[in-house]
Amino acid sequence: MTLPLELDHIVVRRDGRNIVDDVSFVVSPDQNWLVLGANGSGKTTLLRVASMYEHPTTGTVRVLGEQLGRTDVRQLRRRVGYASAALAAQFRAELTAVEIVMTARYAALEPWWHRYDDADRARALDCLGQMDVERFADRPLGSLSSGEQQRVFLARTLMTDPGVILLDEPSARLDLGGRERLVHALDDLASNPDAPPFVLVTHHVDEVPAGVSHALLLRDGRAIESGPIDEALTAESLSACFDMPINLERRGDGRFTAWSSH
Ligand SMILES: Nc1ncnc2c1ncn2[C@@H]1O[C@H](COP(=O)(O)OP(=O)(O)OP(=O)(O)O)[C@@H](O)[C@H]1O
Repeated sequence: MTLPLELDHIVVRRDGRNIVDDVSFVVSPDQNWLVLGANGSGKTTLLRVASMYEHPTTGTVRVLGEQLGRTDVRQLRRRVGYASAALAAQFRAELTAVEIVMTARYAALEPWWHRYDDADRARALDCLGQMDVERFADRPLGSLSSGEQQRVFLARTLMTDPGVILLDEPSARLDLGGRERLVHALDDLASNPDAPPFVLVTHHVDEVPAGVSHALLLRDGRAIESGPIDEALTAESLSACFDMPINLERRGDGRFTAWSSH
């Protein structure tokens, strides 16, 4: 079985500090992961390593069975759906929504770097439709609201039928309705046996879709819990993660609520 993602003893050292400190996790095809942690705990860095935009100082990264350092990263990146604020910021505001989605085909930032055909455009329109933003297909990115832009970048992650989807705080700029639509879209992915697994980075447990099966909790770059979500995500582990007493409830619909009481 080819594993979508294998991170083995990953260390990322910057300015004399391990900002990711010996983290391992393996995503199987039938799993969807939550990566949770406070600001600065290393979530974005870990996802940048998984998406092959950053090399670890030590440790081994395998994506879709291929080992980073022994494969053509540009080819492999095309098979990974990745969305993050930093990636989104690299696109020109003049590009239209459909152009942005199409660039995923070559993991590119500019449509003129490659040739696209009618089938690419149709595929991109379909992806925009899945995120309910097909009507903005020909609008420049800069004319869309931040939430609309966010959905365009989520649509971009679907373009290549990726083997794994990596989402770094995908609901950061969405309003409540947008966030809930996103959660439902991720639940649809989670319940579709043909859909790729996803890794969702967030600091908010209330936006964790019910279909997420596993959780990795980070604190100061270290994994403090990792495994099936009902074992890894508890009031105790959350309290340790955020360094304050936190209550956690899992509702009947599978969604979580967390709060601290004084
Ligand atoms: N290039 C770098 N050089 C030095 N320190 C860095 C570098 N990149 C990140 N850091 C630091 O590493 C830590 C982890 O950063 P990272 O962005 O991975 O955290 P995060 O968990 O995603 O945070 P947030 O929830 O705030 O987005 C932070 O303290 C950050 O300041």
